[in-house]
Amino acid sequence: MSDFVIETWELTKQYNGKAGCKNITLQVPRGSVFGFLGQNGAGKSTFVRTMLGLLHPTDGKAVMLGQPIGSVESRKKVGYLPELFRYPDWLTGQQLLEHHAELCGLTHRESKAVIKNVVELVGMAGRERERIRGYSKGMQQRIGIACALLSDPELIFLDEPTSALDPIGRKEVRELIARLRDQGKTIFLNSHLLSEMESVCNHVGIIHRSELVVHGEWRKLSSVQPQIELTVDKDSGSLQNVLPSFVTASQLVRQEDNRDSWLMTLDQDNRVPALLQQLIASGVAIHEVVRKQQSLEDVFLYWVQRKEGERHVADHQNHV
Ligand SMILES: Nc1ncnc2c1ncn2[C@@H]1O[C@H](COP(=O)(O)OP(=O)(O)OP(=O)(O)O)[C@@H](O)[C@H]1O
Repeated sequence: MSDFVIETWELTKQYNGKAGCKNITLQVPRGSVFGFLGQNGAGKSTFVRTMLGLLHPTDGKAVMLGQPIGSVESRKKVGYLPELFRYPDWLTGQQLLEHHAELCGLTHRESKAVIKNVVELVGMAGRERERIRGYSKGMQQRIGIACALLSDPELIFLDEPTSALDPIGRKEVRELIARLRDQGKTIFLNSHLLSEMESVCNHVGIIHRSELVVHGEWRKLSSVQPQIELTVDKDSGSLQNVLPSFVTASQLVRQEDNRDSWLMTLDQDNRVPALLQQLIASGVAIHEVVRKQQSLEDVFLYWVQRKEGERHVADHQNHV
């Protein structure tokens, strides 16, 4: 059994030669919560819909759960909650699930047990006999996820699962995703809500202007730009003159009680001892050193800005 539930090679889906997603080469580890992150229009939904066989790729190759995309076999063990779903609101949650169970090919007998199970899993037990029109958005999202779980999928695609929800609804969905992860399922989440994704994803892929910028464990991606906050005596006025070259950026972020706090960006993670030695030798009085935890937003912005920088250089070279 492969360690990856999704593998793609230069997968491309364009609309009349434009937009969509382009040359996506990506692996999604089994059992991960994978956040596919990008701005509006970056190409996230196009990628997912291509993986699900709803769109035909323009180019490239992809395998999902060991089967080529588009095959019925590859789709059998996959659940999908689209971004803009709308269920008939006169149905009860139970009726909706019964219809979907029928579409999944479950017998009446099988579906009874399965529905009971998924309703409990999404935290809707006791509410499934109520009409959908009376559900909050968070409950609608959870009943939608329940539909996606009916076939006991190994891989679940959720397209912007929390974007329409209030903070309580978002928390409910995050907790549900964690429960699914604990059951060994792989969850592929499309989102542009980075703070939402931060606590729930362990792997991410960043897509920008249709192209994949980077992918991997997001905590590892954050170590490319190590930062520390250094608090020194205000008198250390010449601090910037004594900074070694491996400090790639420094910014004064706070001034209080005769002390200055600087945010320093280092070229490598292991530079802190050398930096401190050099500063002390130069007479800088250091009061505090705090390693700055990068947020997922920091990581996203770093990679997107880097990609934009490369694009500008390429554009410039093409014009000279
Ligand atoms: N059916 C279509 N025909 C033509 N262009 C399309 C079509 N669907 C999407 N696009 C274009 O492809 C690009 C990627 O769209 P896509 O919906 O995949 O992005 P997204 O990252 O999912 O965005 P959002 O976060 O807003 O849902 C956009 O420029 C969009 O306008």
